[in-house]
Amino acid sequence: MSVTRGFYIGRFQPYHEGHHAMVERIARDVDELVIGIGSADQSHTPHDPFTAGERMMMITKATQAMDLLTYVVPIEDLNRNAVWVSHVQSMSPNFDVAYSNNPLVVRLFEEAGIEVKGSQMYRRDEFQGTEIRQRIVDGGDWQSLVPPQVVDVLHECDGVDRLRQVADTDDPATGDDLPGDTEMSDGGAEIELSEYSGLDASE
Ligand SMILES: Nc1ncnc2c1ncn2[C@@H]1O[C@H](COP(=O)(O)OP(=O)(O)OP(=O)(O)O)[C@@H](O)[C@H]1O
Ligand SMILES: NC(=O)c1ccc[n+]([C@@H]2O[C@H](COP(=O)(O)O)[C@@H](O)[C@H]2O)c1
Repeated sequence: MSVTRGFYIGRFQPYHEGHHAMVERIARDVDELVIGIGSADQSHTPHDPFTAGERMMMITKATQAMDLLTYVVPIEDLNRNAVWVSHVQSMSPNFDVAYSNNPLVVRLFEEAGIEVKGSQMYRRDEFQGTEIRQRIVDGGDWQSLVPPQVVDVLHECDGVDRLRQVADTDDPATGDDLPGDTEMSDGGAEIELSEYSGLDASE
């Protein structure tokens, strides 16, 4: 019996209910799903506060109860978009179809001859990493926007304190911005190809 295997990549900073709704939607189409943790080499910044290992825990625990075999694979960034799909393929179990709503990712997969499917955006005003990280920094309600297992992982890794600290990187001596104290640039509300460099826009 042949198995249909999908591939879904994101930064998952953190894994939230919008991602989870997309995984639930994908689960209707495929027998197995590879979830690629993009920018796996990034952590401890306002844009990418959590390590690849912490994000693996969020996703593994949040998807555990689903009737879907999932493989979580960290994918480091590569400063060469033209060979990025080959890099992904070298790190992932083989897959038949990729899932993304990121226009650059869609384009790179399609140029490599791989079928790509998108999904609707679920409650994008709230189910958005940028919004959730801001609420964590501000002390707002972020817990209702992520699966409960993600709340547990953030507690375990002291993620709230870490994000608040790295988001507050003004040099206390001079008041000057320190390296890494950059605005999050994508805002996430609309997806435009020009908004995605493929790498952290703050770099
Ligand atoms: N609410 C949502 N509904 C459906 N898909 C989503 C939603 N939020 C993100 N996605 C998609 O999931 C993939 C991974 O997204 P990503 O990890 O960058 O989350 P994000 O919420 O867009 O984060 P950030 O605001 O930090 O950029 C992308 O294809 C993205 O478009
Ligand atoms: N050249 C590259 O390294 C390259 C290209 C396209 C996407 N990516 C990564 O894929 C992931 C895409 O996820 P998002 O849809 O969450 O942005 C990101 O981590 C992004 O950095 C990397």
